[in-house]
Amino acid sequence: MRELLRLWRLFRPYRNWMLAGYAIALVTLVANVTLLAISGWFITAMAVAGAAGVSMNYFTPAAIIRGSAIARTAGRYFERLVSHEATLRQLAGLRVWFYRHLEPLAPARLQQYHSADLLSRIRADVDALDNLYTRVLVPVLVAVTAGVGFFLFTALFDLRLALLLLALLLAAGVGMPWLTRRLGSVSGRRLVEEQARLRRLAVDGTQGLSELLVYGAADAHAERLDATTRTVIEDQARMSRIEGLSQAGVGLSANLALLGVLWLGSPLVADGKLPPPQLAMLALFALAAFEAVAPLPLAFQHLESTLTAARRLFAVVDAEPAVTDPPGPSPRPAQHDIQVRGLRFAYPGAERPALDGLDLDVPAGQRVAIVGATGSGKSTLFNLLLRFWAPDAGEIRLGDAPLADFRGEDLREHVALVSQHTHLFDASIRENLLLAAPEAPQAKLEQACRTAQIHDFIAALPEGYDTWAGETGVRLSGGQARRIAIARALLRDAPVLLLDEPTEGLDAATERALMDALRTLMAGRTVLMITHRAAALADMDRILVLDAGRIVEQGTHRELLQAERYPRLLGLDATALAAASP
Ligand SMILES: Nc1ncnc2c1ncn2[C@@H]1O[C@H](COP(=O)(O)OP(=O)(O)OP(=O)(O)O)[C@@H](O)[C@H]1O
Repeated sequence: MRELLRLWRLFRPYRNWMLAGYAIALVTLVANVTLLAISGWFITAMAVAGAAGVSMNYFTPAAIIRGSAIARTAGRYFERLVSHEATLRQLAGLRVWFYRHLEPLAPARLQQYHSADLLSRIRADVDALDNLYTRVLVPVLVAVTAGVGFFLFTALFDLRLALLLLALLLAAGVGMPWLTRRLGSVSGRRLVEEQARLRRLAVDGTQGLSELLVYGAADAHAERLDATTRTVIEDQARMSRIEGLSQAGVGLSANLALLGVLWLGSPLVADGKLPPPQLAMLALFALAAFEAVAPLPLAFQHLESTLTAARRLFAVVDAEPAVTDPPGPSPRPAQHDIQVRGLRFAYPGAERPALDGLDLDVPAGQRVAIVGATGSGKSTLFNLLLRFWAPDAGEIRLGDAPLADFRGEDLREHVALVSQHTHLFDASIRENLLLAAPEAPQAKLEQACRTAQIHDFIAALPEGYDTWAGETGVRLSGGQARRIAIARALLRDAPVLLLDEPTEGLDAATERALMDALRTLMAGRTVLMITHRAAALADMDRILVLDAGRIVEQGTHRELLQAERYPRLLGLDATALAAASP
């Protein structure tokens, strides 16, 4: 129920839309009930008048019938219009709300979620919440108001008839929903989880299709998909059976009400206490009254999946960000040197720290390389420099201001990252470049691409800078993608540059060409570069050797050739390394 309250608060901005939806739904329902009841009364009254040979005013009831029919049709149309408008506004608002909460969690707190799972939450779970408005809130409000009104109206004629109607309305509107909620709760909850799992498996299978085929694991993956699909289908079938049962239950109650009114009312007619047309009216009125409670069993049957979806969203939203922005404005450092003192950091649940008392000074404009075995903490240092995580102890200062005083967004104005994995968005090459500098004119983009030595390639494409990149666009080689990343960093023009293995996996010729572009990028900036490539290392002012989260050796490339670990890390013996060095 806590979730319901939180959702209610989230839906607050759309209160007026909900109110309008409720009012229109109520008017439509009353019009429909009036139509049936007056028709019953009118036909019977006309028959009785005809049999008795007396005349009667048929203009008023005919006008009411026509008016109700028009109100019902128009009401249904506007009800759809308003409820869809309200739902779509709510969904759009909820998506923005969820995304706003997601952003500060990235990347540290989101690493536990599969990307397909997050997508599933932002799409399917947010969609599921729309059930709450269209299927739960409005129908419940309408049913309660109409139920009370119907009881009072029937009581005007006979209390026993009114009590019978009320009892059956309660059976259909409270008893059936209670039953369907009980029967459907396990399946409803499982359905949300299993559908999310299905999406995860489908995305994983598609993204890793080559690996599955190469290792002959495609059949096993298909079997997992099949098994999950079977569970989903079984749950959907169960939910449908429950839905059928509940509809039958409501239908049965409605017909019992009709029969009950006739059965209790006939003696009243015989005794002359109730005119025959009024009995016909009340019988049809009772039948039509069940339209008010008909949506409730379905509403409560799906309530569990709606609440599960809400819980999944709140679980993400409630996560504490790994780093919180300071309240005040960020410092504006005049210098861009980096000082690191006693930096300690362990990932949650890790047995040993990834960084264990690291000290480091990078004067402004200096180029420093970091080498170290896998798992020695190189990427972690970058994660802390970018403020994706906060240190457990120690401090990083940028131009004499603690990094903790910078808002994440402001910090990344000063610090740019080029990594070996360049993500190209499903957009044109121009848009991919504009990501780094949204206002940059075309001339500036071209200049950055020229410096990054990618302009000629882009210009030779049939659509030039408008060529579609990303997953569905033109395929760029690793070297080309990294040049785009270099162009982005040039456009961002940040004074501090973090380079994470920018030439890894490239052939020697491409690496040399990329190093030329990198040299231009590094000029005049404070640079930290993770690399193990001799060609890049020889270019750096200083090299740090990292081991188990500490700096264990440092010096220039030449100096370190004589050291203990450095030559081993580069995979060359001292002689070969000396030959490789300039
Ligand atoms: N996101 C993470 N969550 C938990 N533990 C992590 C995470 N990233 C790294 N680690 C752990 O922290 C330690 C340092 O990892 P880090 O990625 O910084 O090493 P690295 O030197 O960059 O290695 P590589 O060269 O393989 O990228 C390792 O033991 C690693 O398993």
